[in-house]
Amino acid sequence: MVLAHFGDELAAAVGRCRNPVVVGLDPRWDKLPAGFRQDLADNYTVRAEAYEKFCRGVIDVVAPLVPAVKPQVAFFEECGPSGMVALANVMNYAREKGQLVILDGKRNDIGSTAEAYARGYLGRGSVWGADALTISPYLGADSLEPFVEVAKESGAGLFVLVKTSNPGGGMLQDQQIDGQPLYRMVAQYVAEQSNSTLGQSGYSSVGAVVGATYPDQLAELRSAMPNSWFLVPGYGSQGGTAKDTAHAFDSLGLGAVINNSRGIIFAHQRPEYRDRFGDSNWQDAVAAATEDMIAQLRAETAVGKL
Ligand SMILES: O=C(O)c1cc(=O)[nH]c(=O)n1[C@@H]1O[C@H](COP(=O)(O)O)[C@@H](O)[C@H]1O
Repeated sequence: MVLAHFGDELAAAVGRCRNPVVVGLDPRWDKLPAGFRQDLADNYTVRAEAYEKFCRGVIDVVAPLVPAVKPQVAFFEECGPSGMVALANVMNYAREKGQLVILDGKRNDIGSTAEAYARGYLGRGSVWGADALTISPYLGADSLEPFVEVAKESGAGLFVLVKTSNPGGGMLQDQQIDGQPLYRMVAQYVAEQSNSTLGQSGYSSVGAVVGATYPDQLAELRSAMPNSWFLVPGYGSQGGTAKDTAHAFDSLGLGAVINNSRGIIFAHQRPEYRDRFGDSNWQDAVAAATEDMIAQLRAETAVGKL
């Protein structure tokens, strides 16, 4: 399948699933259910194989429930070459199961190098085949343009880091320049690019990352980028709640997808699920945590209107 337009595909997938949950695939060795871990923690080929098996198991559970998964490249990259093979296999598996794949690589570089990243990652016709990719704006417009061009050609999507969820992000992002914070300048760039990639859903293929840990900025940025999809991380483990995400959505419950990584994939270790499921029923814990997150978003936000 070739993506026609990421913004429209995401709108269709969110509408079909009636929820905007993105399950983050962030495998960590020390958190895997006991059955996946052997004595060979220092063997990165063994780790990579375990990560692939575990992520396939997560996808089996969440594919019927949610529109997208977001593999975090770092955890696979940490395992070296076999980790990258595992990542490719996980991405293929998710697509086979009908999921949109948002690859979290936070890439960028000077324009000519950025183009290589863009051609490598973006679109189902590319070698990695990501439906969308997270990118950093801090090398400036000439570094972002190749991504936008390849996204247009391939039908893929982008999520530009605008206001990140981490506590230290403000050091740069909140700096005042000409009377406005730097993140507003990035938002303005995203809004402009959105206008040139608008789909029939009213949403574009150039989106923004805005953390659930900054609800006031979510509201402010929703108005600043009315046609851009938001990828909202920071839910759960980083303290963001369903209520905190409410302003990320439009009145119909579209416009934002909410990521949860550890809180879902390692739900078997969370106090509220540990006793009910434990390590051996970890997939049931993944299902319960996903369903609970969907219910919370439907109760506290416009997602209930989907
Ligand atoms: O681009 C991201 O996804 C991202 C941006 C951001 O501002 N904050 C953030 O946490 N993330 C990613 O989202 C995921 C959050 O993981 P959890 O805190 O376990 O849900 C990690 O993969 C982070 O790398």
